[in-house]
Amino acid sequence: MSEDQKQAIRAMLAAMDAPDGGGDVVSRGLVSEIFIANNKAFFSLTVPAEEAERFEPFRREAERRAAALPGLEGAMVALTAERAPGAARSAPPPPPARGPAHPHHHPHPRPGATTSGPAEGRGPAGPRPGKPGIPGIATIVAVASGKGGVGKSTTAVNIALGAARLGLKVGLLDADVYGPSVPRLLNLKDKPRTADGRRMIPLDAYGLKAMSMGLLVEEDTPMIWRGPMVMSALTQMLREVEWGQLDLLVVDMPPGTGDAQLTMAQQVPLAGAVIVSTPQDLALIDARKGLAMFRKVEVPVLGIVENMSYFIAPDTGTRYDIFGHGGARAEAEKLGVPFLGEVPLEMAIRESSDAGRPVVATDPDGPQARAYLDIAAGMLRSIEAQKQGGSAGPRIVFE
Ligand SMILES: Nc1ncnc2c1ncn2[C@@H]1O[C@H](COP(=O)(O)OP(=O)(O)OP(=O)(O)O)[C@@H](O)[C@H]1O
Repeated sequence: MSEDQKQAIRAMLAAMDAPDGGGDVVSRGLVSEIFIANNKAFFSLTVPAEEAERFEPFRREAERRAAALPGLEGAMVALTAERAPGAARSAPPPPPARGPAHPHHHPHPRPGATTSGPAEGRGPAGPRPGKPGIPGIATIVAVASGKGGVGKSTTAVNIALGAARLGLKVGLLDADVYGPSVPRLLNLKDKPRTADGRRMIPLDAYGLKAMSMGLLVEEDTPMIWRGPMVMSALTQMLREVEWGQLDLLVVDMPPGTGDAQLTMAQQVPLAGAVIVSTPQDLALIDARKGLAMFRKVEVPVLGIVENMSYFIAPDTGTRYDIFGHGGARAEAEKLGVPFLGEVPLEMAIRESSDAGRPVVATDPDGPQARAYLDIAAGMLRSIEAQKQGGSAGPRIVFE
């Protein structure tokens, strides 16, 4: 059955017009192995990085058409710039709980290794000079991504919940004013009340204090934001919300590295930033832009998370590296920032997250929650290392 479906997907892809005019993507060998599990298809398309944008509509269309094939309910198609090995690993996946993330995993860069700039994560943590902190909030951390759709919000929610499980009082601020997804991810429906007619009371979600612009406007209201409006909305959500005493406020940033993001990173008294990336090179290029942006505003990068790192077939538990897994770890090493861990692409994460039931809250002992807990622990260590005035990442030796 599933062989027939794979054949049908290949035939469907072969009949599609490739946007680069090079013809049939199947016979050009651009399609990875195809996996089908729980009536969903997963595969990637290898395209040169500079073709990524042109191929994006093709990718979406391939997803749509695959999902419409008989017997299939969904599809996940990724673009990758590097040919994925494709073959399944013979060994079962290593348990996601491989202990905490390893900020010190690569303490010794190759002799002579240099980087194009100073290591991220240097300098003291805490608000940068000139940015007043928020009374009651000990540490503010941004979760950012170079581009949209990499799972930044899902990661932000689950690492915030992870930090809460590790004993911290945690808040989550959805600063993604362009596409606020925290209300959906935490199943929040109520409008926040105001305490004294002015200050808003954050909503409680699985023990987190949460606030999002999505709670303040009607759903589906198109929001057209101009820079100054974004800043004033953000300032309000930071300063005019009764956060109370928090050990940690996680800020889900809007995706991308444009001016709005830069201004935000500048305005919020951030102790550091976590960058979420998918393994594909294409996304990593964007992740590098994210690093550069925080570097520019002197916010230390606490680490990189690789999301949708590899795929675990739900039926057999077999691990497949169809998306070119490992790119983010290598990139982190190269850039001298801690690698905080990897999260597999799992339907359990997608479904629970989209249903407002994040895995760390609803299945805290499961393997997916474990991955996020390890990442949260790694992030906290990285913050601590910042407070000690050093980098949790490898030291870069300039020669
Ligand atoms: N590890 C994962 N496994 C499977 N699905 C995932 C995973 N992480 C995120 N997703 C799914 O990918 C989609 C995008 O995730 P999310 O909204 O968190 O991304 P984002 O980067 O914040 O996107 P946006 O740019 O739209 O804000 C969602 O449907 C989410 O459930």
